[in-house]
Amino acid sequence: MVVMSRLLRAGPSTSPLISPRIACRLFSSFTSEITIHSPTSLIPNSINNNNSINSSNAKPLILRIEPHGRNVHWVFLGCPGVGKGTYASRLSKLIGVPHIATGDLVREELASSGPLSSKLAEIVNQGKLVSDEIIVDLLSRRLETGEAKGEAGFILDGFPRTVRQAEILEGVIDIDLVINLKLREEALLAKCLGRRICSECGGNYNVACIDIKGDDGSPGLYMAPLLPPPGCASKLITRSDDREEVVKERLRIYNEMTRPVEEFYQKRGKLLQFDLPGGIPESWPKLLQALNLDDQEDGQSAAA
Ligand SMILES: Nc1ncnc2c1ncn2[C@@H]1O[C@H](COP(=O)(O)OP(=O)(O)O)[C@@H](O)[C@H]1O
Repeated sequence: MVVMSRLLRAGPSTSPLISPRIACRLFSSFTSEITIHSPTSLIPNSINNNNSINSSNAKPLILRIEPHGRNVHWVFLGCPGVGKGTYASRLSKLIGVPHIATGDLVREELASSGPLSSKLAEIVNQGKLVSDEIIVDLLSRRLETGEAKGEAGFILDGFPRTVRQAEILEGVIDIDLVINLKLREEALLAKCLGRRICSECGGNYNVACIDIKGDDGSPGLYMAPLLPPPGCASKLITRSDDREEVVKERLRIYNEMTRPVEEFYQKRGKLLQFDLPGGIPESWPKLLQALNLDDQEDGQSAAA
């Protein structure tokens, strides 16, 4: 999918970035076995007046997921620290489609000490966004590698993050559903600062205990820490961009650059608004319910 970067260079955003004909030709091998749903067939009953779906009052989505999740082209949106990686990764295992996180692609590139490495380190450690060109190139290469391995479908996490990225994506593939995870602002900073990663297995944990008391009719919020198993406990590291001033800048940039992406998908009737009611044990079953999915192992794994 050298395609995306080639198309990205093709012209300013005032002209169509990608002609449907080119997109169709260039993506033909990638999409040949994929059933693409129109958004209306996917979400027939639950779109509200704002053209988005609210998980609290939505009827379950009618999803027609085919074997191995072939037709799934989903996107996770949400502020830093909200849990996009956690829920995208769980859904990807459940449905059997790859979870592709552009933040992970950036971190892999950083660790590779390739030509982009020092430039990326500077951007990421200031909490800024990498350019659309670089991120589209990283994503294109990841999709190409997956395609060569026979992957079909995906759950994207962290892309698109600008309207331009959304336009590029929309021009080449029909996204079925965009899940916008939402959490109270007070919890986001604490969740980022509490995040820990096992340097050996890559497992994600969180040592923060969020306990916001409800007042004046607003509900409280409790999120238990997600502690590592004993084998990982001595190998935990913190992401270099999970420092307070950097997290605040990431939140500011999310509001400025990525909030408009929510509107972009809302206008197209693809946005599922999902308010996280608490930690994984409370939120995972509710998310599955909103997506009309079933997790047979849910009872044992909700806290994992
Ligand atoms: N789609 C994107 N566009 C631009 N920069 C990105 C994108 N995805 C990831 N990045 C870069 O990688 C960093 C880490 O991304 P991610 O792990 O998704 O963080 P977050 O916890 O802020 O959601 C971002 O702060 C940004 O610098």
